[in-house]
Amino acid sequence: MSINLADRGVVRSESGLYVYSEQVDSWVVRTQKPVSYEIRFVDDVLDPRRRDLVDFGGRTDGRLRRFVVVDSKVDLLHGDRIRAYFDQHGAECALSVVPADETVKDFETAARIVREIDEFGINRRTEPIIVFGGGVLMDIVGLVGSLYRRGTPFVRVPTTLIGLVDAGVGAKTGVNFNGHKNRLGTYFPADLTLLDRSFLGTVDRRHIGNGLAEILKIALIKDLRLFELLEEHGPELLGNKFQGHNRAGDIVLRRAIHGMLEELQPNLWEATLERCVDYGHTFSPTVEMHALPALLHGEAVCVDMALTTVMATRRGLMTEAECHRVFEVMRRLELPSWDPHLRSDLLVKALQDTVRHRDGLQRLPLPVGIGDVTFVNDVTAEEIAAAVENQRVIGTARNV
Ligand SMILES: NC(=O)c1ccc[n+]([C@@H]2O[C@H](COP(=O)([O-])OP(=O)(O)OC[C@H]3O[C@@H](n4cnc5c(N)ncnc54)[C@H](O)[C@@H]3O)[C@@H](O)[C@H]2O)c1
Ligand SMILES: O=C(CO)[C@@H](O)[C@H](O)[C@H](O)[C@H](O)COP(=O)(O)O
Ligand SMILES: [Zn+2]
Repeated sequence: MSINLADRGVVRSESGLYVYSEQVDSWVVRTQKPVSYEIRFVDDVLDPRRRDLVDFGGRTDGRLRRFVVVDSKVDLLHGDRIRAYFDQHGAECALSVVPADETVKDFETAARIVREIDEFGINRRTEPIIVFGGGVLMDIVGLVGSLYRRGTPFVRVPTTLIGLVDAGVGAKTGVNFNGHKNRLGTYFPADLTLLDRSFLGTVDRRHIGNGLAEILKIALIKDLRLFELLEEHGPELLGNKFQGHNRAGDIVLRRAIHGMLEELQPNLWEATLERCVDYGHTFSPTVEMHALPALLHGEAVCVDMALTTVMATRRGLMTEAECHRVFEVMRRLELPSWDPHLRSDLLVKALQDTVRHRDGLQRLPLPVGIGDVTFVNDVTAEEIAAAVENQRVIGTARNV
């Protein structure tokens, strides 16, 4: 039976806590934290006339100090301009150059960055960490930011397509651990993300395709128009890498980011585990780690989307014609729709791990037609085996 403290004359103060009373032996703390972060398109963020990168944060005794983490490939290609930019703005910089790909997305890499931050020393509120890199490095540095002194602001400059449309716009950070994808991570958005598509000019064709897979994800579950744009302009975007005067590229980027943020904003901490942006991420985390380094992240997502497209078709949620349209776009984006790692025993294990990740239910997003989604909880090992066999036949024929 609960005791009504008010009946005993115990009252709450303005803050909501009970005023001191010897009759109170339990305290409930309730508070709220407003969260806002900005994602801003900029043309040529390293143009010395631009101040976006140095205006965020503050100065210490008049000195502008920044710890900057740079992907080693980005350093080779753009490092001189990055150094020149901070020099021209009179910033005292420590540049940490980190080789970053999925195989080193781990806690050791995060710890190495922390050691270097300690050596340089940063003020915890006014000297944000800046990261230039793809999804891997942004996820690692985000984790570092969230852990360093329990939270140090950071600024992201994504340099890959996945970075621009996905890893750079959300709140998730993480590293792989114990053989599992993103097993350790936090929700900690960068205060500012600067989207400069000129970095994509040096990304190789396969990694552009990799990013197009995450754009295709958004198209399939919520944006038919985006799908049509990929049908029409996909191969051209693979070739021109979103460079130059590029109306189709511009619209594709904007729709992909907008669609992602529409889903993330109301559910930033993933209170709801039925997330349509998890489409393509049910079987792929296990497949990606199992295949490492053969499949890139977006490629693993793509074979997961191909499998679930077949499942949706077998359930009558999509027509055969729609299914073939999806496989055709994957082919035109030079993405795999089948991979030999897709063995049904591995897929069943993958689903079991995802069920834990989704707190006991499959909550599997399946496409409905093209551009809509539903969630199911009744997928069986038999259904997976039958669907993957269909996928192998369609996918092998199309991959050649
Ligand atoms: N946090 C999130 O919400 C979220 C969302 C999607 C993906 N991710 C994560 O992102 C990762 C994949 O990201 P990615 O595809 O960007 O991989 P990545 O960071 O490994 O980058 C891909 C490759 O491109 C190189 N590179 C980076 N920028 C370049 C440039 N401008 N020119 C030439 N080469 C360049 C990198 O060195 C790397 O070899 C995965 O680990 C995935 O889990 C996170
Ligand atoms: O949630 C986002 C971005 O914040 C998705 O777009 C992104 O693809 C995520 O990486 C997947 O949903 C996978 O999430 P998780 O398994 O790491 O929790
Ligand atoms: Zn992803």
